[in-house]
Amino acid sequence: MALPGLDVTDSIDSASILTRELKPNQEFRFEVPPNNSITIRLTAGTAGTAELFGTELSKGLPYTFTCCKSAIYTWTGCSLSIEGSPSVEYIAEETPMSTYLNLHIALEKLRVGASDCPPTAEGAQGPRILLVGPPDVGKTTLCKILTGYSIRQGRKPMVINLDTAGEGVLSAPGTLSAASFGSVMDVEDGFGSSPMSAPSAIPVKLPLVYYYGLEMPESGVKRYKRLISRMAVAVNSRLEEDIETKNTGLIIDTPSFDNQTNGDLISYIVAEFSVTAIAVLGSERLYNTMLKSFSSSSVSVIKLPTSGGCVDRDAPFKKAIRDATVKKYFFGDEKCTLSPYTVTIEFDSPGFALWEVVDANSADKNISFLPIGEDESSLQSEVVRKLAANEVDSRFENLIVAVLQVDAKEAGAKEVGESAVLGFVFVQEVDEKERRMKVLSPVPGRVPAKALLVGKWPEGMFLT
Ligand SMILES: Nc1ncnc2c1ncn2[C@@H]1O[C@H](COP(=O)(O)OP(=O)(O)OP(=O)(O)O)[C@@H](O)[C@H]1O
Repeated sequence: MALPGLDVTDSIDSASILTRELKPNQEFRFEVPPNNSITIRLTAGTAGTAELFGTELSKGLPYTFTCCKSAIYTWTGCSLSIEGSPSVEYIAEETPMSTYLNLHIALEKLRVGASDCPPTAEGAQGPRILLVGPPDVGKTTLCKILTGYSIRQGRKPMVINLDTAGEGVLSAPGTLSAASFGSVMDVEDGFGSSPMSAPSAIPVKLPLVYYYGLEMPESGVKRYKRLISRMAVAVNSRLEEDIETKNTGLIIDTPSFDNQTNGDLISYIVAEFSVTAIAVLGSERLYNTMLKSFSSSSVSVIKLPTSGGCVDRDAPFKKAIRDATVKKYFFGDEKCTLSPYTVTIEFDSPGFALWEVVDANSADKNISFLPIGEDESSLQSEVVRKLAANEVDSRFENLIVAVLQVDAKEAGAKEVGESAVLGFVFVQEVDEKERRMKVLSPVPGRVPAKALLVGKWPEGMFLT
């Protein structure tokens, strides 16, 4: 019996509810377009359990999904009720979940070994796994599964996202980020898009974020590598203070690497993060290349199957996900609505410095800019350049701008190019005549006098 008015099941039109009975080891796969949403419940009385990419569903709780291609897996068999109309839905019998679980168990054994070691001054180091493969083979999904399983075992993995093209981990698209996950993930949101400063059912995780501002690592290899090195140093020093995370180890998601030209970048990541294992998904060729490259080192290379549920997401769908992530950073979602502030930034104020990311592959490289390093080779490729006030025009409207940790006044190109991010603002309007711009800011008050960095990725978007 429910209190009058509080029985949520009253409001559900039972005609639009589908019920799906899953047998053990089956998976309910579904797709929901951006303009639609569905609600899924693990039926309250069902005996079994279910999980979404490694994170367990609570019985009877409604989970709402929009703009996603996803799956709910059960080891035990269960009953699901689905409210709304997914554009695609079916039950799959063949999944690679047992292999993924075995990988988790193997990692866990290394961790158990690690934490069983007599405590040392440094603490014992857990495994550091790098996930690589072509586009849309399930790298991010496996990263979520391994993270979810280790959290469920009471571990605290450090998740590192090096894929700047995707929707970002606890951050905006176009960023590299690292965060330690010591508490449960959000079923609907996965890793989540932002550490929101508002009440949240899930404990807030504070990531370390660098804004790269380009889609592909190839567009700015030199700066991409520098950011990786900066992040590796920051992560290692964080691990020294957080023995639990150090014992659990790293789970590293990468951009899509499917050919030989990325070999150098993979080796660089492996060296910087002291990776101990590489898992290759969906490419026999890349697997063999990795085997050869790391045959003489102590890095283990393993091949993993791709889930049949992995779907190619077309460009408009991926753009819709990126836009939704940025929108959520400023406006929150149904569970937690945020009200961003409109703030004016004067170009002539002493605390204003807007820098732009230069795409090494575009015509930008012909313009004069400030190199990050002193060496001549920096002049030939990707860096960041400081914009004069008269260069700030309407092309920056509808873009996100990173507010960096370095001060506007003191920072040179090197500091700006390698600085971590404090937060983001969104440019609503540039008034060239009045020499000012209006931005959306997640926090009230003036935008701090920090260097601002605008990139080319994510592309412009309309937030309302
Ligand atoms: N078992 C599954 N059932 C249904 N959808 C799935 C399944 N596994 C993955 N997906 C979906 O397939 C898409 C691609 O997966 P994912 O993002 O993990 O691939 P990726 O290799 O990381 O992609 P990218 O190349 O963008 O980095 C995602 O929308 C994901 O939610």
